[in-house]
Amino acid sequence: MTVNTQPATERPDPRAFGLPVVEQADIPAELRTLVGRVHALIDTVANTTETDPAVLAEAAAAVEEVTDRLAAAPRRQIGTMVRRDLPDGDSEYGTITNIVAGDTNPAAPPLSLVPAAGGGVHGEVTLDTVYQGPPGLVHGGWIAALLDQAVGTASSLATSPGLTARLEVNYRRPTPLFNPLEITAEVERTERRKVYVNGRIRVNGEVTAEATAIMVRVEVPE
Ligand SMILES: CCCCC/C=C\C/C=C/C/C=C\C/C=C\CCCC(=O)SCCNC(=O)CCNC(=O)[C@H](O)C(C)(C)COP(=O)(O)OP(=O)(O)OC[C@H]1O[C@@H](n2cnc3c(N)ncnc32)[C@H](O)[C@@H]1OP(=O)(O)O
Repeated sequence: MTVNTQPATERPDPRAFGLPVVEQADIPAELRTLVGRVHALIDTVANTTETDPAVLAEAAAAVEEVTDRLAAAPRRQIGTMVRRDLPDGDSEYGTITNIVAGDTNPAAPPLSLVPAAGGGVHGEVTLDTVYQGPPGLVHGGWIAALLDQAVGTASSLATSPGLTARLEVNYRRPTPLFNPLEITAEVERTERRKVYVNGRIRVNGEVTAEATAIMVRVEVPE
């Protein structure tokens, strides 16, 4: 069983790395709605069979206009972190534009990883064709990305944040689009700054991919 050995208050504060922190609760609901609509736009553009040049040119101009309007506000600092409360009373930090689970990234799937009752973390996500590799299947690189995020989060919550030093993925069965993917990960053991973590993706209870990883915990600057 994974025990949360380091309470959030003892984990490094990203501000110690010079990174700004945004409270998840302070992200405007309208920004969340915008993120969802832009994801739907990506999916729609990727799949449209529209060929009328006038319709396509008009759509491109409309997107450009909205982009310019939003670009009038300053961009977030690279490395901006979001702090979120977890259901067990703990809290965690993540990069706000994280490609796998970032709150404000329209390219990220709607993945939320939370502590699991028996230890480790779990989450569920259903992927659309934005993440397609082989026909109807999730791209293998994305499967690795989901597992990387899961082992990283499990390691961070059980110890403290780290970088992935090693990630080995076994692809057991094809992982389908448009099916709920159950993602779990838990720490196996720690050795100094190394954290050995296992993770897996299940579809209808069957493991489609599994990972073993070594996370190396980052050291807080003096
Ligand atoms: C920058 C972070 C800011 C933190 C802000 C604060 C809070 C933020 C919290 C948020 C994060 C929470 C959750 C994140 C969830 C998911 C994120 C996904 C994770 C990623 O997407 S991450 C990107 C890909 N990742 C990299 O970009 C790493 C590139 N790499 C390096 O940056 C270095 O390579 C590093 C740091 C790995 C080690 O470098 P180093 O100099 O710090 O440490 P050193 O070399 O001394 O190794 C110490 C011990 O690890 C062993 N070791 C090292 N490498 C190994 C390997 N490959 N295989 C087996 N063992 C290895 C040594 O053998 C020694 O072991 P021993 O103790 O036995 O001697």
